[in-house]
Formats: sequence, structure tokens, C-alpha cells
Amino acid sequence: AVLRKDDQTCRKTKVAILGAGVAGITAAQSLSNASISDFIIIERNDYIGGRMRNTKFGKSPDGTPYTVELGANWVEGLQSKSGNVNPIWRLAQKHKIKNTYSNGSSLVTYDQTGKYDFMDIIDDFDKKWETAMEDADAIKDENLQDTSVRAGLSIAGWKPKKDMHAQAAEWWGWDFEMAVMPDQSGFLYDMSVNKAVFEHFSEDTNLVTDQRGFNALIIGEANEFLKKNDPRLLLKSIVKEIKYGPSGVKVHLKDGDCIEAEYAICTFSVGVLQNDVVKFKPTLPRWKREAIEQFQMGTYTKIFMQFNETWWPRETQFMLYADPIERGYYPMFQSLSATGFVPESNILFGTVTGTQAYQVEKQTEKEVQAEIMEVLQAMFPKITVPEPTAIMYPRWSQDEMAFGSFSNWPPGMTLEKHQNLRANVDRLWFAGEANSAEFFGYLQGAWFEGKDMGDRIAHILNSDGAVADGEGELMRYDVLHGDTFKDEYDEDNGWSITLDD
Ligand SMILES: Cc1cc2nc3c(=O)[nH]c(=O)nc-3n(C[C@H](O)[C@H](O)[C@H](O)COP(=O)(O)OP(=O)(O)OC[C@H]3O[C@@H](n4cnc5c(N)ncnc54)[C@H](O)[C@@H]3O)c2cc1C
Repeated sequence: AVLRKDDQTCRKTKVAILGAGVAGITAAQSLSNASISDFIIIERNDYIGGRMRNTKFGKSPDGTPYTVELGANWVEGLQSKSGNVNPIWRLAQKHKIKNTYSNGSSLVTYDQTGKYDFMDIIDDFDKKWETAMEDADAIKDENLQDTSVRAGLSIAGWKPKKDMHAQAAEWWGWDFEMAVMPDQSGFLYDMSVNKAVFEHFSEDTNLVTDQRGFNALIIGEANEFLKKNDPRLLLKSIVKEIKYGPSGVKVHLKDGDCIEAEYAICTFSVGVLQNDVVKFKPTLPRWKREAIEQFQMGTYTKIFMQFNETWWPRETQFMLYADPIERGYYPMFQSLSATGFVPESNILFGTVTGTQAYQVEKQTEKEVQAEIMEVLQAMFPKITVPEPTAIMYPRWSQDEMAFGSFSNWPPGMTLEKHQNLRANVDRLWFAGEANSAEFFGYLQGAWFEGKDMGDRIAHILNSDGAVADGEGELMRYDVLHGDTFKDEYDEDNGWSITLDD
């Protein structure tokens, strides 16, 4: 390894883009569109796409493996009648990404006794959800105090209690989309991201089964401004330290190299920022760290299994299982063999989230397979369920590239505090899905934030010093106050002992 000296000569560039996921590539594209070609993209993986990540799995009839998506799999929200188009949907069409309408009504419910119809409970959840949505709107419109999704749903009349069918219905209605429980989700903003995705665009979600991989769309975009073996794209390069200040940013890599830039855009996930794997010099200011530490990463794990035959109901897209004891215990199985997906693939994939995802990450594939076999056998008591010929799943919460799957808005986080997640610190800027107040957790969130930060920096650079100091920079809040004033800590408010010195 090369010895690092502080006065070492670094490769110089105008903008260092940290990460080659959707946000990083979109930011670079914005710079490129604004005629700024002097940038360097630094990425730890050996591919473009970040959490748009796929792998080879199983065998097709001709012996070649299939491509399956470990990360993002759906285009969520396509386009509205009024003309709002999800940029990811636009790119999916432009790059001819193979996708199929994901039909949430193609759902069959099961419990430990086999097929068991609890659609009435799911309908009840959906009804209460509508009420909760109106309540969340009122919180925003009337500036009322926010709460958790758990409390919001309860007020709307949804109380699953210990009914395991209701718990499964709730998992399907909430956790399957958000990867965390309603208890951990902030009411106003988590309801509003659902509205943004499924109302601003459309309620459709399409599952991608393109054998080039879903990330073919972002690789396709990158190829429009990067040449083959472009020296501005550094793959397999791990950022270890980021030194920032009012006049520039110096990025140190694990292999000893360094890059000196006028500006940097860090697109690392909140999970990466929380896990202290990248050192910031100086330490990030308190207002920034508070926002980073409060936002949260969920974990969403898909478990792929291939069988010798499609022994399950081939045309059913979703199979929801209510475990009698544990909420979220192997609750969802999806058929890839259904028409329009990957017919004849004989691939079934399960999904677990939250604590169940952490559980499978700790276990071996063999242990997980044994547990799943028990569940599937309970769901299909009339047949002998065969063992899969292959099983595979990623371990997102441990993966140093992300430390989790996607972000979620926790209770108690305000819009101002979230803005602090977005705000630049001197010449160090931030982008990535979590920074989107409207679309956090989604590909379009990463796209919008990457584009916005790229555009802002391009504007500053292209104005040749003509912009006023601070112009184009992001709003931030050095101090955020609570909503109870000091003189309200009194007996009238039930506070009679003095805890101050
Ligand atoms: C399992 C799963 C399922 C999902 N499902 C969907 C879905 O169906 N639809 C949807 O819209 N969204 C989905 N998402 C979310 C979507 O994938 C993300 O919102 C989006 O890909 C994030 O893009 P990004 O550019 O913000 O971050 P990333 O893609 O994480 O990009 C950041 C990049 O930085 C790199 N990096 C990190 N640390 C370092 C370092 N120290 N040095 C150098 N490089 C580093 C990473 O390798 C990564 O490539 C899913 C995500 C997961 C994981």
C-alpha cells in the first residue's frame, strides 16, 4: 500500500461524486448537461447502480443462470393522468427495461392450516388506511402535532391486537412497502410518501425482470456521458476519509490515493453515514449528525429459491402467510413463474423485513431453508413440498455499501430536521434517496436529489464567482427547538418537581 502523507499530491477535479448509484450518476449527468465535464465518480463496487443490484441465480432450461434483483425491483408509481411522470418510469421505457404490472389483487392468503381466506381483514385495513390518510393530511394542513403510524392507524380504528391474521394484513399493508413497523414510522411523512408515490404518479407498480438487470437503465444513462473505460469513473475505490472546508474537499481512498475537489457530493446511504465507516474531518457539525442519527434504515430481504417445478399456484402473484406465533415470520412468497414475469423459471421468492430480516442474516442458508420448508408445508398441506435446488439471499444490514436497504422517516423527525440531512456543510454536499423529503426510500428519491444537487453545483460553477456567497446553497437549521416553552414546565402542566440545578 502507498503511504499516505498529508502533503501528498492528489488528483484534482472540480466535483468529486461519491457513489455511483442512481443519485451519483444523476448528479454527474446534471453536471455534464451543464457542460461541466471535470468530475470524478468514486465507487466501492465494481459496477454502476448501487442498490440497484442484481446477481445470477439458478439455472434456466438452457443451463444459463437467471438474473435476479437483490435490491430495487419495482418501478413504484408510473405516471398520472395529469402528466406527472416518475423519472424512473421514463428511464425504464427509454432503456426498454422489461417489466410487468404487479397486481396486488392477485393475492391468496394462508395460515398454519393451509389456505385461509382473511381478505375481509385486509379490506378492513385498507378502509382504516383511507381514514388515516385523511388524518395525516389534516396534521399537515392544520399544523397539528405529528405522531407514529401506529398511533395514527389506531385512531383511525385499526387495532390488530393479538389477531395474527390482522397482524399479517398489517404487514402486507405497511411493512412490505416500508420495511419497518408502523410503530417506528412517522405518521405525517410516511403517509405522505405513500401519497407522493402512488397518487402524484400512479397507483401502479411494475416488477422488473429484465435479464440485463434493472440497473441497465442507469448504466444506459451513464453511457451517454461516460466513455468506455472513462478515467472519471473510479470503480473498486473505497472512500475512507473526507476532509472538507469552505474552499474545497479532499477525499482519501482506502488504497492510499486521494482526490482534491472544489466541491464534493456524498451520496452514501444513511446507513453508511451512521456506521462511521467514513471519517469526516472536521467531525460533521452537530445539526448534521443529529439528522443523520435520527433518520433510519429499514431492512428488506428477498430470499430466492429455485425448484425443479412450479408446484405452487402458478398465476398467483402474492401469497401471504399469517404465522400463528410470530408477526412477519416468512409472511410473503412471490411467484416469478407467473405469466409475464419469468415463466418456467420455477423461482419463488420470499420477503422478510425488520427483525425477521436481521434474523435470517444471522442464520445460514440451510437453516433458513429448513424454516421456510416448514412454513410452505403448512401453507400447502395437501402436497409434499419439494426441497429447493438453490437458495440465496443478500445480507443488506451488514453490507458495508449500504448498511440496510432503504431509509424511512421515524416519528419525531420534522421537515426542518430532515432538511439538515440534505444541507451542505461548506463545500461538502449530500444527495441520495434519504434526502428526498417526498420520495425517500425510492429510486425516484435518489434521482431527484442527485439531479437537484448536480444542478445547484453546476449553477455555482458556471457563474464564475458571480453568485453571492451562499447562493444556491441549501437551507439549514443550526438549532431546532422543541414546542414546549421553558415556562410551561409548571404545575399546570403536571410538572411539579424541579430537575434543574
Ligand atoms: C432490497 C431493496 C429493495 C428495494 N426496492 C425498491 C423498489 O422496488 N423500488 C424503488 O423505487 N426503490 C427500491 N429500493 C430503494 C432503491 O434501491 C434506493 O432508493 C436507491 O437505489 C438509492 O440510490 P442512491 O444513489 O441514493 O444510493 P446507493 O444506490 O446506495 O448509492 C450510493 C453508492 O455509494 C457507494 N458507497 C458507499 N460507501 C462507499 C465508500 N465508502 N466508498 C465508495 N463508495 C461507497 C455504494 O456502493 C453505492 O453504490 C430498494 C432497495 C433495496 C436495498
